[in-house]
Amino acid sequence: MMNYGRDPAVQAQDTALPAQDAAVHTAVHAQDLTVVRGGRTVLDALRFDVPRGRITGLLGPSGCGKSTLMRAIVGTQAKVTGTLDVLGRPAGDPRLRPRIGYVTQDPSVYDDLTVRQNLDYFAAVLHPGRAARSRRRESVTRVIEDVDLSRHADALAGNLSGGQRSRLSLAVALLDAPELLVLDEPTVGLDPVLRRDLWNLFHALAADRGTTLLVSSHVMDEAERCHRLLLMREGRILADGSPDTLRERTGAATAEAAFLHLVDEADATARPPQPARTTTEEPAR
Ligand SMILES: Nc1ncnc2c1ncn2[C@@H]1O[C@H](COP(=O)(O)OP(=O)(O)OP(=O)(O)O)[C@@H](O)[C@H]1O
Repeated sequence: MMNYGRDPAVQAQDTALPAQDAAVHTAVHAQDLTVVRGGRTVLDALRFDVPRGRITGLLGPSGCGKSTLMRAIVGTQAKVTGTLDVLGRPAGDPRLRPRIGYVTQDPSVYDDLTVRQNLDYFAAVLHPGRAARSRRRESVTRVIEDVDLSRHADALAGNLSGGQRSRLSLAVALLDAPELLVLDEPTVGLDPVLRRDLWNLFHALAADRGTTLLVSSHVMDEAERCHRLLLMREGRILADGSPDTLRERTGAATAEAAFLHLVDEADATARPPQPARTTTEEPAR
């Protein structure tokens, strides 16, 4: 169990804000955001906002561009055009580095170090020197508790289960108590209990520490756990709103059904109009 016991099924509230408050309350602002990879446009003129202190789910099928969008936000993606502001600065600004935590799909930890040694190492990279020693110790202890790895603190990372390794990776990202946490498919391969515990932790980070979370998933039932959703398909944003709003708009019972409804709607709009059937006259014999 994680340390946080909050119910993850907190139903989302729509977070629409007056325009004048938008800059203060917006963690990520994108306009005409386009990314080209290998000569292909994989993100096509996206426009969206991610509200601060909330959990925004980035959902869509495999290959729709979720990871590319996350890489653009954390500043590691090449060939990005358009506007992309993160925490009030252009994406990729070096001053954003300590303010953003990013966990990729592949846990990046050292197998031959223990959980604590991994965290000590990353903490030393972030805050080197003797003067920061007690600060490092405090943050390492805090994140080990956050991700519920206290009992495994002295285990080698190479001997952890898949779920424990992803939690260690998450702990590394939490070291600097980031304002924005970008998590690429953090629950893939986890059993239902661990998934629930992780979502509890996400909600606690948003509610208690005001952290903004952007969490990608292609599992639609996770949509219900987010305050706000960006539904993506083929490099575009199909819909943007709370799960309630999307369900109401489509008349669907679940976020998954709402997504499928929106896909059908988009396909119908994109389809070229069928030419009117004309009856050709029988040729004169
Ligand atoms: N180096 C590359 N060159 C060309 N196209 C690429 C490259 N890397 C990714 N793509 C394409 O970009 C698109 C978006 O990929 P991305 O990894 O962002 O999708 P995703 O939604 O995160 O997928 P998944 O859920 O499977 O991780 C895909 O169609 C992919 O084939």
